[in-house]
Amino acid sequence: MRTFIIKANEAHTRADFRLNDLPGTSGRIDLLCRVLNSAFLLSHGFRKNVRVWLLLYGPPNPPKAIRFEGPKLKVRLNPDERSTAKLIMKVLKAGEDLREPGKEIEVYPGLYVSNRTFEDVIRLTVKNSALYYLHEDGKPIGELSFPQNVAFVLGDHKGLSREDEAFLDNIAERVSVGRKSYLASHVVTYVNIFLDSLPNPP
Ligand SMILES: C[S@@+](CC[C@H](N)C(=O)[O-])C[C@H]1O[C@@H](n2cnc3c(N)ncnc32)[C@H](O)[C@@H]1O
Repeated sequence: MRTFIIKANEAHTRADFRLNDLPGTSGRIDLLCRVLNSAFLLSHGFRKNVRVWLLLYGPPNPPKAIRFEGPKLKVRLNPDERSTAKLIMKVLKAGEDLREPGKEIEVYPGLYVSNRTFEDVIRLTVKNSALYYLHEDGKPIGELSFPQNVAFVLGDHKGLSREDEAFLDNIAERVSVGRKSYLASHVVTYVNIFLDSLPNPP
């Protein structure tokens, strides 16, 4: 199983944004849609062995955690950002009245919303996956060997905060796909294609 965890510092936690202006009104949910596209979509296909956690920390009710569980997912993800953003809107609406931190609602088969924090999700993930923090200065991805369950953490357009990085320091190995700073969605694409090329891909 491949897990991607992205912390979106400004992504709105209520469906109050405009689909016609995602970058300007949603706190960069457009970026999250592209990450989903890179994580799941193949040409005429869908990666069932992928899980994505979107951790939304923007206004007005952070945090909201949205989990896309590839093996169970029934909703169709299309390549365009607009339809994916519409789906995120529906999930946020379903989770609007959630109060309990540990409760997760299954909005559609394989698609969940909760008030879990970044730390909650990391703690949950390390129970059964090797954790990596995608970072420009990490160890080159080609020098690592990966087990069957892998999880990659990445930041949004602003990257992770110092506090988030300090939290990850002893539990996630830093991995780099190159020395330049790439778009989050491009990094996810690269990681997927790199893992596909391994003799025993996770
Ligand atoms: C657009 S970048 C963020 C750039 C931001 N200026 C920063 O300082 O982090 C989004 C995320 O992609 C990942 N990333 C970008 N370039 C990378 C690279 N060369 N290797 C591994 N991960 C990378 C990191 O997790 C980063 O937080």
